Amino acid sequence: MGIFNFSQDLGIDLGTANTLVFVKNKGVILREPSVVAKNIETGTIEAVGSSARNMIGRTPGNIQVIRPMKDGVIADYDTTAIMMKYYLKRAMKNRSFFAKKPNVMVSVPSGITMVEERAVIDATKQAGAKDAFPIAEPFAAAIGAGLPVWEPTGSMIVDIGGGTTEVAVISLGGIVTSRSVRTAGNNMDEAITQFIRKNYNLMIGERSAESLKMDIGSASEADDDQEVDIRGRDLLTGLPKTISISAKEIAQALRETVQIIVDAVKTTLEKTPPELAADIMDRGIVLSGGGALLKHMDQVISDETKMPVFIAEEPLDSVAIGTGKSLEYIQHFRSHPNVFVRPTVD
Ligand SMILES: Nc1ncnc2c1ncn2[C@@H]1O[C@H](COP(=O)(O)OP(=O)(O)OP(=O)(O)O)[C@@H](O)[C@H]1O
Repeated sequence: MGIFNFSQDLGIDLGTANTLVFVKNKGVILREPSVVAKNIETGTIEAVGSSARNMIGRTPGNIQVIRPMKDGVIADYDTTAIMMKYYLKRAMKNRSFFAKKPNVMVSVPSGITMVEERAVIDATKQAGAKDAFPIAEPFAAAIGAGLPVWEPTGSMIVDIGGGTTEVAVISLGGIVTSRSVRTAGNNMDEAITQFIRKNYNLMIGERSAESLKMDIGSASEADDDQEVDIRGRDLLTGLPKTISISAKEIAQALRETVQIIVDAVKTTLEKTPPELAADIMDRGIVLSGGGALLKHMDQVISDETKMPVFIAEEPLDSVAIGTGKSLEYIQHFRSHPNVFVRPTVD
């Protein structure tokens, strides 16, 4: 390959909560929230990524903070393209003047429609890619988690992100059976917000709900009863107020969302051919995505399925690492588009 042919291909995990970029031979070089702040009067972009995220709930009337991805798919096409362009530019800032435009492997939920998939491909090209290759998120997560996806053995991955939970059984380079539910981390935050509003008449912000989940949240109620203070607006007086809330209450608030995720795992197992189910029994179920970090999530899934459950080494990076590693197989993806079987979507 001569210098004029040089191109540095990229892998992107375009997530509801976070966008990650993997550069070939370098690894994950960018991790930013999928958030853009826009001035609605002038139309200018005020901030992208973590600086935009810090503005959530704190903006004056002329600034709008946008999450352009919802439930794993593009909700606001133009803003997604702007955000991707900004990240691609940052990822490629040191590349050679002669470098060609990169090919980009970009993750999409397995339950995506053709129209939604087309939007991701177009937005990736608009952001500066030569060509864009969609890869099913659970497939990328499994590769990123180091599962033997190309072997004749069953591997089960459960990727719990911000907008979607993807469950898939993979063997011989293909998804054998899968389920994609639009219930994940964001729903947990909403459940916490609603629980506190209903029981304490207190309105808390989106980021406070997420912090509560990360700090004391648990998938199981049988836990030590830690308490923390939380600030919000009293719905009766309209004034700021601080209350104390226990880990047990947060676990109660999360119960229903956790159950939907567990049920998605169980339904997928029920549809798994016996040989592959036996492989999964031997090797265990692997969890990835930020939701895998919810306390006791692994234990609850293990108790309910009677299977061993492990958390991927870098759960938040698994999909991005997988998109990056799969750049090696770009020819395979090109010539075997059927490597992804479209699953049932809820
Ligand atoms: N320690 C933690 N405990 C519980 N949840 C966590 C933790 N860390 C991160 N999360 C949650 O993980 C989610 C983000 O995960 P991730 O970055 O894998 O999602 P995504 O890829 O952006 O979303 P999707 O795959 O749905 O498009 C957020 O809801 C976040 O609150």
